[in-house]
Amino acid sequence: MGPLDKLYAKVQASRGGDPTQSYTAKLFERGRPKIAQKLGEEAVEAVIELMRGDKQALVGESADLLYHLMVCWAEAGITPDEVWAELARREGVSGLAEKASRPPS
Ligand SMILES: N=c1c2ncn([C@@H]3O[C@H](COP(=O)(O)OP(=O)(O)OP(=O)(O)O)[C@@H](O)[C@H]3O)c2ncn1[C@@H]1O[C@H](COP(=O)(O)O)[C@@H](O)[C@H]1O
Repeated sequence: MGPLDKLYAKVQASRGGDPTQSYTAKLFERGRPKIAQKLGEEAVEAVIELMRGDKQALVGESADLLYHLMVCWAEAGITPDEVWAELARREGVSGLAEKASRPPS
């Protein structure tokens, strides 16, 4: 299991928990508009750190962004495996395009 699969499993485990104890449970309780807002905010914060050139701050904002993306997937009923499958499909498609552009040997 990769780090994002692990984080997703923790997010799912916290869902429905006590909102006074768990930020994740609180986020789900506040609902889809709040989850969408947080994902957008974290993306913008990552963009700001990229433009500022602060690598360490970008690492932190990237972790926040990935966490909120896992919450977004859970809210939408998407599993990480569905996204990994889409990435693998694209890799296959671009691999085929690369082969097609090579001269015949
Ligand atoms: N990876 C994270 C994680 N990354 C960021 N955050 C929270 O995301 C929030 C982002 O900070 P902000 O200042 O933008 O948000 P805020 O002001 O607290 O919240 P709002 O008022 O904007 O809603 C902080 O409260 C962070 O604690 C996270 N909260 C939880 N996790 C993981 O989620 C799992 C479940 O944890 P619980 O949420 O404690 O159940 C655990 O594995 C945690 O490590």
